[in-house]
Amino acid sequence: MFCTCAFVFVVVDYDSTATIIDGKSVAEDIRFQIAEEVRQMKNAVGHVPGLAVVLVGDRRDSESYVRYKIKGCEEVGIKSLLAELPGNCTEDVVVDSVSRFNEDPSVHGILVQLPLPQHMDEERILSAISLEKDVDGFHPLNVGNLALRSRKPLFVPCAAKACLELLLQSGIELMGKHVTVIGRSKVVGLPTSLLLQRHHATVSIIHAFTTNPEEITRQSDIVISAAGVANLVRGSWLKKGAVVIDVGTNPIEDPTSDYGYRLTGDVCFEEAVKLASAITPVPGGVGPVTIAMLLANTLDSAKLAYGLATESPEL
Ligand SMILES: NC(=O)C1=CN([C@@H]2O[C@H](COP(=O)(O)OP(=O)(O)OC[C@H]3O[C@@H](n4cnc5c(N)ncnc54)[C@H](OP(=O)(O)O)[C@@H]3O)[C@@H](O)[C@H]2O)C=CC1
Ligand SMILES: Nc1nc(=O)c2c([nH]1)NC[C@@H]1CN(c3ccc(C(=O)N[C@@H](CCC(=O)O)C(=O)O)cc3)C=[N+]21
Repeated sequence: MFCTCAFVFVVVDYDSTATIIDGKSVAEDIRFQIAEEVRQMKNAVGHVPGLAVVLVGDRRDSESYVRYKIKGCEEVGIKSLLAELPGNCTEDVVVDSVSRFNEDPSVHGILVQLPLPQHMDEERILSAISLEKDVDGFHPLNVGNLALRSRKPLFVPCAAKACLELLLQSGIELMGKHVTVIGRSKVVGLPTSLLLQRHHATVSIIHAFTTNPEEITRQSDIVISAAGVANLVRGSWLKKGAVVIDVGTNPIEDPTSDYGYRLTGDVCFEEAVKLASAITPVPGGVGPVTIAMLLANTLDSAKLAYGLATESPEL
């Protein structure tokens, strides 16, 4: 008898056994499920969810993120509306645009793309979004309810949900684990740290004033970086076997790329992959799942509006 087993030696670039967490495929699965639920909603109530995006100014990065969001909507059958306003318009014009979407019953989610031009009061504009349509989860009441254990927010910010989804889908235990979040913004760092605590992780937060951040990350089972600083997290910052979630999406000059720049994360991937047990790449990690979570929040909002759900989903 001959054994037909073949020994295949695969040459890999990295001296690593790290699992590369595939955000694109996680996002695709989520979109598939959302598309099915949107079809069911259409059959049940004759309506689909609607997402309105307010884009002020002409930053190229913001324009491309907004394009991804609209494309995501198209893929799952969510209606999208876009208000494009010039960067030199007044704050009142932006608030008026938000108010019109607040009153439009076909709109279930409103997103004001950040950053806004410098002369605008971000808090005033974001507070104008009605709580029931705050699919970004930036409204103070949604943030406060996320922070309080006895309460539940209507919406959790999409990037924070994406980080949790990637960890949970990768089978990574959170209870009692030491997780370090780098960054404390309302978009990523703060909501991620709050959501992790709801999953009973022990959370350290690093920000721009933290001294010796690498001493904290080296003790961490999981490191989530959302600083917006390319290659901030070096291999020497990580303990062997750590899980690394890289939220950073930083454009760096690259004359060989079509656009003259390419995207890189906060984590020095080539170094981290040698130590990590699992790691997200940039691009193709957290980003696509963040967009999928925006679609999920919009669907959840529409379900509440049409009486197909009575409360927001469990966190
Ligand atoms: N992939 C995705 O889905 C998403 C990616 N992003 C990306 O994530 C990154 C962060 O975004 P966002 O939170 O909006 O950015 P912000 O600039 O609002 O916040 C950055 C945070 O990082 C901290 N920070 C900055 N520099 C350092 C440093 N050297 N060491 C430690 N902490 C530091 C800041 O500290 P302090 O508070 O002290 O100033 C701040 O809390 C960006 O690259 C952004 O493009 C954002 C959203 C979604
Ligand atoms: N109101 C508001 N809500 C936000 O959630 C918000 C915002 N403003 N302003 C900017 C940041 C940034 N952000 C990203 C979302 C997806 C990708 C994403 O899909 N990234 C792809 C990159 C694809 C590419 O360009 O090649 C990836 O990482 O694979 C990136 C960044 C949301 N943000």
